[in-house]
Amino acid sequence: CNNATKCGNINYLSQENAAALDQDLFTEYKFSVDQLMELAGLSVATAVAKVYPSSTYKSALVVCGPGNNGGDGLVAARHMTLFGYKVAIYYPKRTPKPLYENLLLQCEKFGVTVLQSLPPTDEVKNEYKVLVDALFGFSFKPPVRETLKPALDVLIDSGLPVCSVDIPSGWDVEKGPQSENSLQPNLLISLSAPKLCAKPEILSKLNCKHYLGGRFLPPGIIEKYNLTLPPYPGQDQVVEI
Ligand SMILES: NC(=O)C1=CN([C@@H]2O[C@H](COP(=O)(O)OP(=O)(O)OC[C@H]3O[C@@H](n4cnc5c(N)ncnc54)[C@H](O)[C@@H]3O)[C@@H](O)[C@H]2O)[C@@H](O)CC1
Ligand SMILES: [K+]
Repeated sequence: CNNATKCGNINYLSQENAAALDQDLFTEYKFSVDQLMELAGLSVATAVAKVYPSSTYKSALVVCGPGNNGGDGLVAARHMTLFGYKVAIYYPKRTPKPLYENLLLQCEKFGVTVLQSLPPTDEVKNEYKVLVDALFGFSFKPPVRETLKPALDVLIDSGLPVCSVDIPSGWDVEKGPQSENSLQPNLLISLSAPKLCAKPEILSKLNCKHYLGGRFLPPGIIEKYNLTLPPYPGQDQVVEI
């Protein structure tokens, strides 16, 4: 059997290996963060547009966190404007680094609305058709700190479709949702390789669609981490798992 998707033999990264793989890309392969973030964010926007097309889901809110997951969200927001969405971002905890400052400026220049405060959940529900969860990725350690809890709560409570970037925010990266009140995304876009919380037995209970994106892994990394991943069709940036 040589089709990883059909044969169900995709393998899943631990939190430790996800971080180690990330480090290898920067130190051994000399990628810059911006390079990979651009591809990651583009694949997020692509998967969102496939599942929730802008013709129907016209306005989107992207909730961005303080780390690289939030950076992926800023890139995705920019690409989503090019895909026809009216996009707003909520980015409550900003890390003062040129990487994020430049991505935010680019968002503004592409017409993304930057919300200064979080609207009440009812207003979010009326204003937007789809949410992108770029709050926390594979470096998240529970429990969520108080300052970012409102941002997570709107993703949990709005009732709108939620597309999670790499990890559904608030989940244990390996064990998945830890309570009944955890976020229940409708779409997960795993980046580079899925982590343990994205196993089918966890996602199928939530009826969550699953795409893989971040098509940038060198063959040496696939070999080192013994990864079996589904083949991307043609030149596509994402593949449904
Ligand atoms: N290797 C890869 O495949 C790539 C990964 N990228 C993205 O990078 C992400 C990982 O980024 P980072 O390592 O910067 O980390 P994250 O973005 O996962 O989160 C780290 C931030 O969240 C905060 N945080 C952690 N736990 C918290 C808690 N309990 N309450 C409140 N705040 C908390 C930390 O203080 C830190 O600011 C991935 O999930 C992915 O989205 C992409 O940008 C590029 C390539
Ligand atoms: K996320």
